[in-house]
Amino acid sequence: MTLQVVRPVGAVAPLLKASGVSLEYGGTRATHDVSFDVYRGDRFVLLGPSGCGKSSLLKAAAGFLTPSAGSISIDGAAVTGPGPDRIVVFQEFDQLPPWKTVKENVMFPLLMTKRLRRHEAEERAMHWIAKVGLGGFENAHPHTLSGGMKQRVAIARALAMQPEVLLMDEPFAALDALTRRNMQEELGRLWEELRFTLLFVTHSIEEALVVGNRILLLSPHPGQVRAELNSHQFDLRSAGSAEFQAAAQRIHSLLFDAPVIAKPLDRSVAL
Ligand SMILES: Nc1ncnc2c1ncn2[C@@H]1O[C@H](COP(=O)(O)OP(=O)(O)OP(=O)(O)O)[C@@H](O)[C@H]1O
Repeated sequence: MTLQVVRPVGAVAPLLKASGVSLEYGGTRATHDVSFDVYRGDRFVLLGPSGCGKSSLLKAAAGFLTPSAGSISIDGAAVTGPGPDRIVVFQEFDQLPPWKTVKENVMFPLLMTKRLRRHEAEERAMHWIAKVGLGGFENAHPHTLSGGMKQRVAIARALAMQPEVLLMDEPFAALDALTRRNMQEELGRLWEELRFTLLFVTHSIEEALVVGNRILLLSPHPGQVRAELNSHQFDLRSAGSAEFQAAAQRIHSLLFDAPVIAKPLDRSVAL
């Protein structure tokens, strides 16, 4: 079996491009010289151990954090701050204002950015609430929902904005195993239908294989690129297979045993 980088056919330029990105907090370096390209329709996963700077890279792509070196661009334009073209779904359940109903939560960014008038925002919110399987819960408040339902609301709120890139920072990590699996399946189903571009952070090798079509492996702190691979052949149905287990094992070795690969062009690996 080989897992190699395969560029989407006909993709001429990446939608999101990170070039030599180093990120620092005070004197602490979180990532060093990280480069990657995300193409339209990719489900691109940043995978690495705790503290390797995955969330920091996602925050930089969102425009919340400015690189100390290197740059990030969307559609050729430098990212200089947050924008409605990049919406983040976080892990925390408290990302939804508790005083707003499900519908109000989904409508909020649409109204804030003045994208739609109230009745249009309401219509769009109802559409996305139904899409994530929460029809009937539009008037519920977040505290009455399960963790999985809250994450569905956050996904509906993000997709309703029709972002260029959906950014997800360990969105299912705080869920129980069964719900996490359901949410991975749900995300896959939504992607099959909508083909949005996803940048997804996880430290779970299995989740990376199930969710992503391409995976960037990052070394421990400070995060540097270890390798990049293509994983489009895996999904939840293949999760128990020998091939899947072998790929997971190989990724584990690459993450924890392999030396850091310095040259970006050398980093695609066969598993
Ligand atoms: N606000 C902050 N202030 C100072 N240091 C920070 C801050 N956020 C992150 N760091 C540091 O930057 C490094 C990378 O953190 P980051 O959260 O990006 O890693 P991560 O790979 O997402 O980890 P995890 O999987 O545990 O969330 C860590 O050493 C962390 O302590």
